[in-house]
Amino acid sequence: MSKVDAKILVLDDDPGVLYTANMILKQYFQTVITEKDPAKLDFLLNQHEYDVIVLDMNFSYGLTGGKEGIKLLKRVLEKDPKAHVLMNTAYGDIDIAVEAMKEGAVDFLVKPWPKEKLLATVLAIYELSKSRKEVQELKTGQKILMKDQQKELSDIISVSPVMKPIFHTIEKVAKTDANVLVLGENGTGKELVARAIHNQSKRGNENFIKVDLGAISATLFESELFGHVKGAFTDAREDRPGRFELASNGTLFLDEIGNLSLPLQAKLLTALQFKQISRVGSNKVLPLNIRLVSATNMPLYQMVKHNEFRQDLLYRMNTVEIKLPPLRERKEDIAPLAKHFLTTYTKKYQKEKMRLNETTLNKLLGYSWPGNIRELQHAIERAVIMANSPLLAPEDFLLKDDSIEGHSQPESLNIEAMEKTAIQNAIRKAGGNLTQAAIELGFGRSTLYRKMTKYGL
Ligand SMILES: Nc1ncnc2c1ncn2[C@@H]1O[C@H](COP(=O)(O)OP(=O)(O)OP(=O)(O)O)[C@@H](O)[C@H]1O
Repeated sequence: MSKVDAKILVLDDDPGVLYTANMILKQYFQTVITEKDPAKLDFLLNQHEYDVIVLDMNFSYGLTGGKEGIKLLKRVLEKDPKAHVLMNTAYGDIDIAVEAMKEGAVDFLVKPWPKEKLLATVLAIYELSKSRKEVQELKTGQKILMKDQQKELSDIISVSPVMKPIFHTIEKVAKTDANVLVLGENGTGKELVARAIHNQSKRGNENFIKVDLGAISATLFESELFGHVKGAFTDAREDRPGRFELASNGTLFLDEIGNLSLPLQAKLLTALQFKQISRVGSNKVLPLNIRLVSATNMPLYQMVKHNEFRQDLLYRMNTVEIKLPPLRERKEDIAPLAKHFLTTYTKKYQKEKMRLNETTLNKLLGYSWPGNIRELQHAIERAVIMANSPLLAPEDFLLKDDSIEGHSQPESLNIEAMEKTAIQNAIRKAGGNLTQAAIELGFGRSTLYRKMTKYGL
């Protein structure tokens, strides 16, 4: 039988105990170190990291009460807070053994122990220490991975002068804990800005948790945001933290805040006002320590006027406001962004280096990009996949027929075709703002959504 690759330390002033423990454990573990002098503890701890430490409660002859054991246990945990210590105690020491557990020992054994009992206990502790190490490694790996992703995402590319004040604001606000509201059309980089604020803040090493409020149903809202305890409702099979808790000490990014219904706005406001939450089904109050960044493409101020959005909630969120201009108002950014996405996607699809010829760049500059940077990103990705030559031609870009130069829509007397054209024009005129477009068309917002789905817009 091959031995387990683990190091076990046994510290006991009874040579008989050391001899027996060594005999039993060395059959299963690769390294077993025994020591009878507690003064050597520091030296031994400096030499190796042990998977399990078996520690006697009483060292000096005649001394009972376990004071020495507790002192040594504290010393071990001071040097290595993750150490797994098994206390070795005499029958009368049970109370003090329990105290040792409270101090951080993993388990205790009562002397004299049968051989199987020692082995089984040390093996169980070894397995526990192994799995805890694995979890720790996974967590560290995940953190590094998240950090890498965040780093990549926080690369905001822009040369446009209209973006300069925005960069200054990001830099200034990142140093504070102020709540930030990011406004802008779809695809203008609101999430990117939120991540940049997080990464540049002192919370940068903690979690950045995004909640897409447009995608959360009213029934799931509380449990998603505040968490729940086991049995709180039929599907709650275990305790689960909510996004607020996960964002603790970090940043909570509430995307599509304008899509939140009034009753849910009230629930969110309460949590933000009192800076505390309780998991669904629990009375325990958990304090909140989060930086809040919210974003929307909806006209929040107009919605406040129409009683569609709570003014008090808006004031909680907009301590600092950042308004991102659409891509058509920062055309200088089109070329560097296109270059950036070309590099990303030629790498991703393992294509040779590609570039745009002048006519192609002019085509991109002349287009209004209603979907903003995300649309440009997708257009470049598609072109990289489909192009036959590394010099991208205008035909490689299939842009929607709505360039600023304005290809006029073909006239049609078909009612549905006319309605579709009217909706497209209204959305364009409102700069992608659907509430405004709905007002312009004389529809309710939900009617507009329904018609957009019908016409595949
Ligand atoms: N300045 C920029 N530099 C590089 N990439 C950018 C920039 N702005 C946006 N992007 C990229 O464009 C895409 C859309 O950006 P993002 O998701 O941040 O926009 P958004 O405004 O949050 O969109 P939505 O309103 O649809 O949620 C992302 O892939 C993002 O990385």
